[in-house]
Amino acid sequence: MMKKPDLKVVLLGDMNVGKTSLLHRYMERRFQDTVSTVGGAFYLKQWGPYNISIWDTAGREQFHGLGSMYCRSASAIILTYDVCNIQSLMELEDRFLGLTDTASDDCIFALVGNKIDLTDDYEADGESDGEKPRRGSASKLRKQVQNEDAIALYKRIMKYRMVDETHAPAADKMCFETSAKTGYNVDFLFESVFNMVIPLIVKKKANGPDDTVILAQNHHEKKTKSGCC
Ligand SMILES: Nc1nc2c(ncn2[C@@H]2O[C@H](COP(=O)(O)OP(=O)(O)OP(=O)(O)O)[C@@H](O)[C@H]2O)c(=O)[nH]1
Ligand SMILES: [Mg+2]
Repeated sequence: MMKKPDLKVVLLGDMNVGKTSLLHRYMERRFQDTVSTVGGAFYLKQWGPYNISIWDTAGREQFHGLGSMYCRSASAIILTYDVCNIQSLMELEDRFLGLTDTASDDCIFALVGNKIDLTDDYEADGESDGEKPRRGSASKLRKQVQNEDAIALYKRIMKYRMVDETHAPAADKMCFETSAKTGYNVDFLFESVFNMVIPLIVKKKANGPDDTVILAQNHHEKKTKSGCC
């Protein structure tokens, strides 16, 4: 028996950036070979009393038309790029952002730079678990996208969505760097997103009464003021 999901989270981004790998890592706790996604697929995640559906979409151009359908009434969209591929960040703005028009008005956005394990940056951060980093490792790639690039894009996304920046979560909190391969920051990413969207469901579920409470509070405040002056 499948319960109706309370909210939807959607992963978007170019092919090969690691959307499927991130979702596997989070849900199945491992990194395994993937095949390029056809269409889309979803997982259900129980988070406290809530059911969250997490949608994995295909980055390949031929499936592009499906994107806005997957985003319909989404509560959160995880825009994923590859830190070693600047083009994959540019594609988010050029090709994927427009697909999010169908998302919920209060949709939360996260920007995720995946494959951080491939870069020198990762070694420098001492993520090798006490092991000595291999010095001058030839296998390491140059990091093409810096966190500041992602933060700048995040701010442009908020403009595009016409969200007042003072009401949106801070840009640096919404830009993540991950490795689906090692698991670095993967739980943190999904859990941060879930924790941010839960208040939105709570608000939605209590829609009518919520307004009443706000009115009552305002009223109370006024009363108190007039009482003491
Ligand atoms: N080194 C490294 N490789 C990764 C990482 N994440 C994914 N990969 C590899 O990158 C390739 C693409 O990963 P996928 O998860 O299939 O990418 P995708 O975004 O789902 O691609 P589409 O389904 O075509 O849109 C695979 O060979 C993965 O093994 C990572 O964090 N580090
Ligand atoms: Mg995939």
